[in-house]
Amino acid sequence: MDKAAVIGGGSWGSAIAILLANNGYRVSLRDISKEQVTEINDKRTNSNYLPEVKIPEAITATTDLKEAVKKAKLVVVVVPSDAIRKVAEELSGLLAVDTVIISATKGIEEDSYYRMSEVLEDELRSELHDNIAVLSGPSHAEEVSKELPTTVVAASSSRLLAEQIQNIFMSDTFRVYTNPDVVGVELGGALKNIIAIAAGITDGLGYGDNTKAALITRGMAEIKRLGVALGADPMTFAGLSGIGDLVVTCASEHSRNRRLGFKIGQGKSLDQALDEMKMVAEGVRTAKAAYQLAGREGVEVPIIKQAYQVLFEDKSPCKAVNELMMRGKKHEIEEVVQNKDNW
Ligand SMILES: NC(=O)c1ccc[n+]([C@@H]2O[C@H](COP(=O)([O-])OP(=O)(O)OC[C@H]3O[C@@H](n4cnc5c(N)ncnc54)[C@H](O)[C@@H]3O)[C@@H](O)[C@H]2O)c1
Ligand SMILES: O=P(O)(O)OC[C@H](O)CO
Repeated sequence: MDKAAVIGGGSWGSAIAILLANNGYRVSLRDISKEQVTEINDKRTNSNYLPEVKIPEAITATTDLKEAVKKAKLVVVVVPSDAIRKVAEELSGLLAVDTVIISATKGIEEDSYYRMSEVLEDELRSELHDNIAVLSGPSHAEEVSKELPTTVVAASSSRLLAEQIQNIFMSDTFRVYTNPDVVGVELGGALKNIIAIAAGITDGLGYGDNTKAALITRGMAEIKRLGVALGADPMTFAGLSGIGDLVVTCASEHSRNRRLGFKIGQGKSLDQALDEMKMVAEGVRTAKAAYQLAGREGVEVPIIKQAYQVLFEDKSPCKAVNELMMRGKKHEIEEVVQNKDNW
């Protein structure tokens, strides 16, 4: 039985560990919380992050990173984005050269604006760089852990590596596609969290389904514009890690980003809303990075800008929506207009 290590034993880390255990791996699940590790090993539950789910016997939790990755063929990094650099730094000397390394974290690093796989590359020694890949897509842990049908994408510039990851994770309830566009897959997964916060805000304000459809559609236009400026293939955003993940995160009762936005729409401050969250809402950090990145690239991102101002500049959510509605008149899709003669 091959060994896999999962670094980060929160909701998504635990769900990934369950997927791997169900696919025949012996899994070492590493978390920094001693209480969580003890609960998983003694009670086979992770009540704060994945209640109602039984953790299989093939999973052993540990706080010891070295122990977790020892002899592991596969290491999945699934910690919050602000912890990934430290984890990668600690991992660098511990991994064998043929270890497959997967980032399942969704975010953009503050200040460097690195994608998560770029942070891994930056910290892991160079002979490991070709082994780094990304797993992303519409995949709420609560549903994956209950084996509800889910589809995701394995992204790597190496087709062989992407297909290896496809083989590792595929099951009759977890379908994995491959995609060579690592930039697009990672940016789709990170940027949709900002739009999901905005969708939560409009839900909190009591606005309706039309408003949400507008946010999803125009939010995707922004994700695509910024993504393409950063080197993504625009077609990727029509896929699972693009529109797929955007729709699920804006609509799902499970989404932490949407939930955080809802609290803000109901009048809470960002600090109050964050205090009430047990789990990470990556869209907060990503909103800052994406707003600054868009400024650097000269890309227009009106929804991301309003989300940033509501989160960090104390702007009222109602005023933000009003400013979006009252922007100058636009064509819907510039490329369509350009393709029409004499229009
Ligand atoms: N929850 C989901 O459904 C889901 C699905 C897809 C992707 N993601 C992404 O996965 C990432 C992790 O999210 P999550 O939902 O599991 O978060 P979470 O808030 O549920 O759990 C985070 C876990 O990471 C642990 N942790 C923090 N620093 C650590 C470190 N240095 N080493 C080991 N563990 C550490 C915490 O103790 C906690 O158990 C995020 O980027 C998120 O966007 C989440
Ligand atoms: O619960 P959220 O908002 O962090 O979203 C989780 C996943 O990214 C959904 O695919």
